[in-house]
Amino acid sequence: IPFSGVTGGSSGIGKSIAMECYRQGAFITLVARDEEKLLRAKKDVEKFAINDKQVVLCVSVDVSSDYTQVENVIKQAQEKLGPVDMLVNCAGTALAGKFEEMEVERFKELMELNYLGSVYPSRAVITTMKERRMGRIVFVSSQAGQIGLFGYTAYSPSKFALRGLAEALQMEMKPYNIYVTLAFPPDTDTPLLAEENKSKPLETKLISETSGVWQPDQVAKILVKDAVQGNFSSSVGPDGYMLSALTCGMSPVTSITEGLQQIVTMGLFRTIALFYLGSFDSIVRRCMIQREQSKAADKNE
Ligand SMILES: NC(=O)C1=CN([C@@H]2O[C@H](COP(=O)(O)OP(=O)(O)OC[C@H]3O[C@@H](n4cnc5c(N)ncnc54)[C@H](OP(=O)(O)O)[C@@H]3O)[C@@H](O)[C@H]2O)C=CC1
Ligand SMILES: CCCCCCCCCCCCCCCC(=O)[C@@H](N)CO
Repeated sequence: IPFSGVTGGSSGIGKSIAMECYRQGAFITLVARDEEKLLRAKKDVEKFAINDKQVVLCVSVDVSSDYTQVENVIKQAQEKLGPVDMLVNCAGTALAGKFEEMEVERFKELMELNYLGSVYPSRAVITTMKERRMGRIVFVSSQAGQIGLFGYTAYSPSKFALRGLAEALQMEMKPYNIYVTLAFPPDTDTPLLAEENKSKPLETKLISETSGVWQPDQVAKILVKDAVQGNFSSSVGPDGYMLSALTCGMSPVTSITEGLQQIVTMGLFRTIALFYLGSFDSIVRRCMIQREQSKAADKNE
């Protein structure tokens, strides 16, 4: 992949994706808001250069607020470095909390950043990709974009939305040799996860522990490999693999092997999933009982 644009490229998973692409010889444009963070990330990415022609360009823009602005900065970047071969939509954020405690504005904010913030950059590069009859578009969803989980009433829908977008866009783009990848990372050790953990309900923590915490460079390596190969779905770890096979629905299939694996494993994975669901329900029930007991104890004091 000669030229990659990575939104959210100044931190966490996006930064690791940029490093991985750079390590493979790509030119990079990092897109995010904070300019200082962008410059620091640029220096980190440049350490992975494999030849002296490679460059990292930084673009400061809010991907979710104004389409015209997003279109303009992408146009400028393409004038400098040529057409984008791969766009990775990784800018996003997460919030965990109980439905009734979540401020209503948050639902809109997450939808705007995680969903529209992926629509706008994609819309801005797609015409050129179609003309060139090549390209890759990556959407970074989440395992919480495959299952609705306690604490993620605002976050999960914004990640589920990416699935509808990715499936519809892939069907439109396939004849033009453009491949869409939808990635479903598990909890990943980034500044965002640290921030999120400060206010995460205990239930969400206990349920998420199922698939563990991964390092951003592990997630990035798998994601870039899947995107380069043109795989529709990209998952991490054994739980990620099971979830993706189980929730494949009518999503496009990339290889005969993948299709056969889905057919053969689906019944088994549904069986395993029912046990997981049972254990998640019991986590939720135990946490509720514990909360009520400590509330009652507080009253008695
Ligand atoms: N960490 C995790 O556990 C998981 C994360 N994900 C998803 O991966 C993606 C990246 O997460 P992670 O690396 O952890 O997050 P980080 O907070 O570490 O990085 C987020 C990046 O997005 C940028 N960004 C945020 N808002 C905007 C905006 N409005 N316009 C442009 N850029 C923006 C940030 O820069 P700046 O603030 O300067 O704009 C930063 O570069 C998110 O979509 C997240 O939902 C999915 C599964 C698990
Ligand atoms: C066969 C069935 C297998 C079932 C396995 C179930 C595993 C559930 C774990 C869900 C983890 C959710 C991580 C969300 C990460 C995220 O997006 C936020 N951390 C963002 O910051």
